[in-house]
Amino acid sequence: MIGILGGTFDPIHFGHLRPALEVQEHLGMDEVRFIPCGLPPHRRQPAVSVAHRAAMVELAVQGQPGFVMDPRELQREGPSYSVDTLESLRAELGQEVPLCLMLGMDAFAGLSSWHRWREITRLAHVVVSHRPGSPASHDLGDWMQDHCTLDPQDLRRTPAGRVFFLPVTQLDISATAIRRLIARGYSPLYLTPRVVVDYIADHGLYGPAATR
Ligand SMILES: Nc1ncnc2c1ncn2[C@@H]1O[C@H](COP(=O)(O)OP(=O)(O)OP(=O)(O)O)[C@@H](O)[C@H]1O
Ligand SMILES: O=C(O)c1ccc[n+]([C@@H]2O[C@H](COP(=O)([O-])O)[C@@H](O)[C@H]2O)c1
Repeated sequence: MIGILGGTFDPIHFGHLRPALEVQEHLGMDEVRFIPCGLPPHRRQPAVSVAHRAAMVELAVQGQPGFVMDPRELQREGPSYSVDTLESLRAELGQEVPLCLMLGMDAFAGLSSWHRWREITRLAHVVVSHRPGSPASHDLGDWMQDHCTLDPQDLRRTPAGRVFFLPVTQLDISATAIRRLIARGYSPLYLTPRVVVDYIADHGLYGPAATR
């Protein structure tokens, strides 16, 4: 079973990494692929280039068994739609392996507005984690009734199509807050790994003089 965590990662932080580890361990995933979004479809442009964001993800996951930075959205033209990413993963990995798209509750709440969203749920399961401050509701109504499962084993029985909610440690960390801290001259240490803090400072990202 493979987990997929797409994100703008501007920058990656412990609010991405810790829930990803908890989901991986709880569900027994062989791999978690962190996929930096090339051109985000539903938000303003990132503050730094996809090359920098991918480099920070690569550093953050280095040495963690099963954690991989997947660069497939880096070169793609146009908006980075998740349905295209999942189709390309299916082409690479085959039809049988269970794929789990990992989403925070804030991202899940907007799923019905995503490009070809119903196809997304035919290509992968969706594993949802709560996130501090994110909405507790969604507008998926009857569709959720039909697809939601409480049994994690269901995610192994089929390659795609189920929705599973998993409680994780609640870390009130966002990339927005990190960017603001740095812009005001404060250190983002302990919100993100030290290798990421150093990369930001070495490359002068998010502010004139990032503090380590
Ligand atoms: N603190 C967190 N706890 C749980 N999930 C999170 C957390 N931060 C981000 N996520 C999830 O990780 C994915 C990618 O998030 P993203 O890269 O946009 O980070 P972000 O901190 O929300 O960034 P920004 O503040 O720039 O919007 C989304 O599914 C999001 O819900
Ligand atoms: O495919 C879509 O229409 C779509 C719309 C909104 C978000 N996404 C994906 O959801 C992931 C998290 O997005 P974000 O904005 O929270 O970083 C990231 O991989 C985005 O590409 C995808």
